[in-house]
Amino acid sequence: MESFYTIQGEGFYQGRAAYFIRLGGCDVGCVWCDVKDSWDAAAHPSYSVEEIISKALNEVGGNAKNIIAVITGGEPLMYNLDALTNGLHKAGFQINIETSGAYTLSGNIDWICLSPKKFKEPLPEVIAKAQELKIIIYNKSDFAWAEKYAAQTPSECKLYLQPEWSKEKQMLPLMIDYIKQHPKWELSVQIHKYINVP
Ligand SMILES: C[S@@+](CC[C@H](N)C(=O)[O-])C[C@H]1O[C@@H](n2cnc3c(N)ncnc32)[C@H](O)[C@@H]1O
Ligand SMILES: Nc1nc2[nH]cc(C(=O)O)c2c(=O)[nH]1
Ligand code: SF4
Ligand SMILES: [Mg+2]
Repeated sequence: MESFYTIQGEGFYQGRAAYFIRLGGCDVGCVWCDVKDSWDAAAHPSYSVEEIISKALNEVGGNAKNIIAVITGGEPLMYNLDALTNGLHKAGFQINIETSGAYTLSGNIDWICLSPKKFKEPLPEVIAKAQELKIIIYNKSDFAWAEKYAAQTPSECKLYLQPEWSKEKQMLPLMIDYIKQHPKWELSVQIHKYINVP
């Protein structure tokens, strides 16, 4: 769908230089999704792996050292990621993925950020490999739902609660209280939306 060089706005790598590759297509159907125009893959042009990687290297200035490539979407695991991840590794990028976990894993990924959704629940194989769990808090019941997934992720998995953007003002005070009482969780806010970067 699109690719762009920016700052990772969320989670464990928040603040790090990151090249985002957003793959079109998603059938999970989150009512509050902030990239609904990604859902229809056919509405966007297609690019070869070679084109994506040469654009990436060009935009980061030719050297991928210390730059994370973030594969997102849409739901990126709807595709087989073998060729894309091989190419990005050859180019020198660390590869992170943002996923709902609803589809089977493919490719060689260094960091999996799992953001499970009620609308289409994640597969056990993705939960078992997650380095980061990022739960979107849209209403009060989402705290209990977050704990259900925290209990299934590996013990070293980083745990984040992130407010749904339109509910941020309302949910943040509850989230801060919750984290103070359950300090295994950390807060993630979408900083790119505050600093106006993509
Ligand atoms: C747009 S999704 C694409 C990747 C994948 N489909 C997923 O949901 O993880 C990227 C991240 O943005 C989060 N997100 C989407 N809409 C949001 C919103 N309105 N407020 C806060 N986070 C949101 C998702 O939960 C996910 O962690
Ligand atoms: N800056 C920035 N950080 C992000 N982290 C996850 C994003 C996503 O849409 O996957 C995202 C995004 O769209 N922009
Ligand atoms: S899974 Fe991700 S891309 Fe798909 S609708 Fe939900 S937030 Fe949007
Ligand atoms: Mg985003």
